[in-house]
Amino acid sequence: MPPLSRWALFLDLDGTLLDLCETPDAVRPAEGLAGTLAALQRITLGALALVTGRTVAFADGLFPDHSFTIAGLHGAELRPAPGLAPGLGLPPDPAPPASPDFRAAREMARALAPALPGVIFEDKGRAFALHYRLAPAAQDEVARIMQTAAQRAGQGWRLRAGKCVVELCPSGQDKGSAVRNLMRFQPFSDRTPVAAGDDLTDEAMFRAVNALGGLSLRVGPEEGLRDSAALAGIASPGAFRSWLESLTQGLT
Ligand SMILES: O=P(O)(O)OC[C@H]1O[C@H](O[C@H]2O[C@H](CO)[C@@H](O)[C@H](O)[C@H]2O)[C@H](O)[C@@H](O)[C@@H]1O
Repeated sequence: MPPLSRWALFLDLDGTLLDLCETPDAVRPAEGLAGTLAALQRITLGALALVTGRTVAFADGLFPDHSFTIAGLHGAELRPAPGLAPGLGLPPDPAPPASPDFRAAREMARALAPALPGVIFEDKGRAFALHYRLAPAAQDEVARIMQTAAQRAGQGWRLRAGKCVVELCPSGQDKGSAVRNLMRFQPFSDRTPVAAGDDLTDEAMFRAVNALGGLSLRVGPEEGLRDSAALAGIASPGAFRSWLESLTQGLT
């Protein structure tokens, strides 16, 4: 691997930089994480992006004193950090506005969630999710509701399954296309991409980075690597944060 200063970093949030929590709104960055990310952003001359299923607005709100490049909604949104080219990496096929059919599907899921104790509805504007972490027995019913919602929403949207969650999201992009879009532009281009993630939706990012000759890291128990495109593993978000911090030692 080249030195850290020549890396382009693509980092997932939930389950990778952030410890998983029982509810979507409970996540908080661990102490020191914002500083570590800011140091990595400086060392790589801005070639660091958060690549997440969250909205850009939510991810931004986690780090109020910083401004990172953020690919949100699984690649459907892109907000370059200040000082980078305004059009950098913008998705060629941006997320559609919430159509009347999409809004009807969203309201149907919102209305049905309270009948399933423990199931949480998450509204992300041009995406929504049903979470069953607190109600594992509701998994099949959640899948059924979301399949009905996807049919109702029609073209332009697709289901994505994640950890105890099913989401309906814009269909045009994924985390792999987000990486490829960013890698076409400075300061990302001509660097070695390094991606880290923990979930099914991160697999597209792993495949994209592998194809570009980079390093893909799966955060989580070692057995998960068997079914993953990731080239290497790190046991937990805490271990991953410590590793990132160790990379910056003596370089800032
Ligand atoms: O791409 P990511 O940054 O990993 O985001 C993926 C989804 O993460 C969130 O859900 C997950 O984290 C929650 C908080 O720890 C957890 O309660 C849930 O079970 C996980 O699936 C988020 O709520 C979703 O919007 C993201 O798409």
